[in-house]
Amino acid sequence: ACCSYRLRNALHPLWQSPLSIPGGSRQSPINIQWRDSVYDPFLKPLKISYDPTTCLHIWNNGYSFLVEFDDSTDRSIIVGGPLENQYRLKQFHFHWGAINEWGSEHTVDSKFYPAELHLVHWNAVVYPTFEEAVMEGNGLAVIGVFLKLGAHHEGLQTLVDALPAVKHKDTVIEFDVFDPSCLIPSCPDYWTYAGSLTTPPLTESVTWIIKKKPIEVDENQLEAFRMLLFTSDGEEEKRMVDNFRPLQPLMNRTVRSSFQ
Ligand SMILES: COc1ccc(N2C[C@H](O)c3cc(S(N)(=O)=O)sc3S2(=O)=O)cc1
Ligand SMILES: [Zn+2]
Repeated sequence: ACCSYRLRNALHPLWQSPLSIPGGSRQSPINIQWRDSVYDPFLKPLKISYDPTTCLHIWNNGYSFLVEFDDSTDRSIIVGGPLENQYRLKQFHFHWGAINEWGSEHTVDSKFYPAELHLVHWNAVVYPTFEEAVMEGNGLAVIGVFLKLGAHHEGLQTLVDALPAVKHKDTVIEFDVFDPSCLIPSCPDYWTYAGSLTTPPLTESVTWIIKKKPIEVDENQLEAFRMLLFTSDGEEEKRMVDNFRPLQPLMNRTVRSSFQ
């Protein structure tokens, strides 16, 4: 199984990453086998407090669209859960498919969701800069939220309405008030495991916190993601779809759950 992962990584069109990260033992994403996850009664509830005015802009970085935040202070942070320190919100972005059958990076019992939200935070208590935190085992904490096809999502719509302005790679639009907690399910249940970035540099610095409950979005909202482009203005258009990394081997890891 391991070598097929390596082959898949090497062949996957989007992530022209090295065959595998030398010594990579905690790569992401993974399949979360619900029955193999271990309930940990010592896991605390995750506390999320975001200041909507720390929102800065939306930009298309050629992999996804990112909503970036002012992370020069502790105004937007998460604490608790599996984390030993508080972590500062830096950005959030999504991964999605060309069709609704796939698109998420993590899977649950081998089931794909049509999209997955990642809220990226870094450990500013221990590390002076984000760039340093990215290189350390406890440097980042990413909250993963699955998106499933269903009802219209009011909070997401303000984001969707801005996407045409960042259709091309390296375009940016000011986006000055947004509270991303509206995109996080109120159900407190989550899985957590030690993993990595799912895009280059693929560093093994992420404590993953994957929410058990998905949020619902409608077809038009998913289609709006698929109207974005990987390509810059003037280049031959390539639709931004299937921007997810292949599943990685679990190796010697346990996924813990905050719920029984
Ligand atoms: C070394 O310099 C840098 C290192 C990393 C990054 N990032 C951009 C990445 O695309 C990326 C992908 C993440 S995911 N899909 O949640 O695993 S999180 C993340 S990032 O914001 O850390 C920027 C500069
Ligand atoms: Zn991501």
